[in-house]
Amino acid sequence: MRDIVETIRRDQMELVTGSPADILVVQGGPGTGKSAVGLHRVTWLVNNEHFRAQDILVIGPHQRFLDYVGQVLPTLGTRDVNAVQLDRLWEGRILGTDSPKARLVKSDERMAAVLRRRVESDFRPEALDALTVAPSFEGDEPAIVVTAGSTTLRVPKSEVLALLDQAHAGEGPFRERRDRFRGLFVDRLLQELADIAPRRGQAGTIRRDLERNRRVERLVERVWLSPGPREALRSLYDSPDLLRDCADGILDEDEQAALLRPRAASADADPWTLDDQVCLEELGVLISGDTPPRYGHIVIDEAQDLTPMQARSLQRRCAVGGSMTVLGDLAQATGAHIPTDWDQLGALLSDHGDWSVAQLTTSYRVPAEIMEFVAPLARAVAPTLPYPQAIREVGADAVRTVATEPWKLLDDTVAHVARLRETSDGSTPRSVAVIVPDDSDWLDAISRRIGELGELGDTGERNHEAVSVLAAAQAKGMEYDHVLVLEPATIADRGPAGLRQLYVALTRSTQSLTVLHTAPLPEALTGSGDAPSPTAHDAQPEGGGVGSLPRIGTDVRVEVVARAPGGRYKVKPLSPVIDRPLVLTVRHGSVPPLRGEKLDCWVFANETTQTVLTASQRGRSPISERMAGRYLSALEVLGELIEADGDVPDARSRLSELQGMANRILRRDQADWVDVLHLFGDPDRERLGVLRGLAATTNRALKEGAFDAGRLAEGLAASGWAEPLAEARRDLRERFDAAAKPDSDGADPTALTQPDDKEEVQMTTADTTAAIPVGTTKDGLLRALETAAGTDRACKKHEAVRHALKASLLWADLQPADSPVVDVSCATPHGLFLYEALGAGCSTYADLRSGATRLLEINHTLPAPADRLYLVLPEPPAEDWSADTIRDVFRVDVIWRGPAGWGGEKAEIAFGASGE
Ligand SMILES: Nc1ncnc2c1ncn2[C@@H]1O[C@H](COP(=O)(O)OP(=O)(O)OP(=O)(O)O)[C@@H](O)[C@H]1O
Repeated sequence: MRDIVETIRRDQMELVTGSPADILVVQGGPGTGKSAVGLHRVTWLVNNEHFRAQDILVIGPHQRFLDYVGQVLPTLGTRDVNAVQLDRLWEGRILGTDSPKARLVKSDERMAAVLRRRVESDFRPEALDALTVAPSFEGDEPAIVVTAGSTTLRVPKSEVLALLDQAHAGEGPFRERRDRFRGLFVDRLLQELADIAPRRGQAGTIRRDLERNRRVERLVERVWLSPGPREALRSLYDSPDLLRDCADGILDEDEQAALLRPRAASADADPWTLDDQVCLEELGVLISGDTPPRYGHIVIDEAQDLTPMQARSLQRRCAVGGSMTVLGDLAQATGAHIPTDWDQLGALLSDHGDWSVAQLTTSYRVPAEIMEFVAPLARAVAPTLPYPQAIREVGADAVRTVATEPWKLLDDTVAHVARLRETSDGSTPRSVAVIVPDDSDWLDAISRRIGELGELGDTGERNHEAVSVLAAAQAKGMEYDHVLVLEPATIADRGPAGLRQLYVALTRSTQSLTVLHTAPLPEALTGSGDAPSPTAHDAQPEGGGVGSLPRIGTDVRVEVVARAPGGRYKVKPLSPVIDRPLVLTVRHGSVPPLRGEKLDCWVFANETTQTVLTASQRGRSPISERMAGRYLSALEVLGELIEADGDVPDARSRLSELQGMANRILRRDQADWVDVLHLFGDPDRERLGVLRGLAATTNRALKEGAFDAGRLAEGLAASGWAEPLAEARRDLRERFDAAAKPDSDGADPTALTQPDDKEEVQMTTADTTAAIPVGTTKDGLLRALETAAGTDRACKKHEAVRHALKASLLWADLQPADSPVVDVSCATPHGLFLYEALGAGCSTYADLRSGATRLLEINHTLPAPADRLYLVLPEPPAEDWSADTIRDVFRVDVIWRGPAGWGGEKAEIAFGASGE
């Protein structure tokens, strides 16, 4: 962020220097200077001695934002201001995450009322009955009896009840009122004692004795329980009856069910979530009056994401007579509660006192060209908010949308990053950010590749220029010169706030925006169709085709009618008739269809207002036998974990595979995604998100040693996935059991039905002949591969490297083998390895890619797939990056023969080393 003192505009200046007396909400679109105003206001408040720096608290969304504050405030001359990330504001470790439904309930303002009732439920005057003694004479009352030394003191029950009521109705936290009751009761006992034994001892000593008297203690403990905040919340969550009592008339049954959670062995082991921590603070206030530190002025950035319970808690941190500057943009709200105005948060932050809203409407960050590109999306997410006017134009090149293929995404990203870094003039550093969908594997893969790009030094002097790779959820509040957004459709699909998350991601740059996508751009961005409701976006038919939505994967013959926005074509159905608007999406680089042309295509996606078709066959491959083994193993893992209490081999990789199955449907990026969708029973995207979340949470629990079979069983039942997973297993088994019958293709069914035995099958093949894969009935493919191998083997370099490889394997005490199709195969202690040699001059990326494809085909002809696949080159690859790409994309490793021996990452593993 730049210092804006010289260019600050009047509307901003008024906010910086506005009265620090109450709660000021600053609403403004992306880049309108809200954060800048907030930080300048801090400096102004300190310089004009309204507050000391240490009495000001700045709250931001994440650590990157705080780093930013840490840099900017000192440049404005202000130090010692407290700055904290919102979710670190509450004490206690965050050990779990809530389901969206539970989050919504826990963070709702109504939860405060439930918690209040929970605390008050520990006041139990009715327990007095069990502690009273019967009247000792006629006309007497039941009474509470306490013995003090040799004296028996009786206080009538009605009087004790009156004392209880008096203390309970008083002011103060729960425990303070409880202590007050104890004091009142002891006073009453002292009075009784004075009546019957007026000359007894010193009042002070007797009072202390009575306060500690066992009967007095027992009475207080029975009628006025006093658990701490954690126990109060645990008992609320794990007791349906108590929850019903406390939430009756406040939360409906579904909402109550969302809160239920069994307690762990100890309170420390309970999976406390962020929203639990907020509730615990609320309970602490109710029970003991523990209040967090207070500040004279609080600046809250990205305040639109505050939950109502968090807003209550922040109000608590504001000193009497204190004030707040609340910065936010309703259009960028991505929290559990999505506000449509500031009324609720304003009221909660000001404790129903004074608050006002001011607007900023000029975008200083985002160029006009980008604002124009994003405008349809802004209209879709916040139709009533004013859309900011950009202050600058930067030229037609500011926005690029680039369609690509899934397998090229990584390379294209790296190439675009290199291009964007090149735009630097060499003296001014340029910041570049790559924003990827949350929870995607791309974050690591891209960071690694970009890290290597820097290490290789291919941009010389400019290596210091920062390239950030971040998940969409991390993009809030950030600013970069150039931004590359990957797969906007996936970002938009991430839950009800997906479109807003995308809006945030697309508005981070000051210079240029590049959008790289393999799936069609979301219609809310291209402006086609009506503004969708965020939750209905890209709805899919449940149960495979209810209502009027055609089932994904259905064949349709269409006639092209006209071009549509976003590189699509309007088409009309010829057969079958589909009663909703149809658009055809055409992959980048393919021949555009002509008006009137008749095409065979299939249903790719159902968007809110239209159905998207494609003619590309990618995505429609049936699940291969090889993948079926992996899928089956993944489909079984949750059940096995429950049965074996977590002791399941390869559980974590199988859970990742399960997560990957859901991902491939959500991303529509793998050859068999449509078949996997059908295998799962055509769930909608939300249900897929639930499955993915369940697999991820279980994986995390195993990693952290916090696995709990009971909790998983409940989670699986609650997710509604138990039956669809069982059905998918049955379906897959039936398909491949049939395929495995001797006359089908001779495949070994054990590879499918007992995936864990795979290694055993291979390890018994350690003799020379058995290591050579036997033939299959895939004759056509086999013949083609044989011919290709024969041609390759005519090349001397090819043969030299192939024999060098075999020699090295023999030196490593292994037994290589070959066949007319397989260049080299070898049973190693780590499973069966397959090697494909490339010949002279075959070292470009294109050569590697076709070699890797061939190797996958060869692997496909084997009865059981190999454990590792290698391309073996006679020289290093022509491009430094290609070996990594081949590994990332095809899971094929590359090694090469150099003057000093074998090269390639961890080449020793290719010769049987463990790689440890
Ligand atoms: N008056 C101004 N003159 C020049 N630059 C300005 C002015 N006001 C703000 N800026 C710059 O505009 C950019 C965006 O400002 P800032 O990050 O405060 O916006 P924001 O409203 O918080 O955005 P977002 O909601 O997207 O997080 C920053 O680089 C800031 O320095």
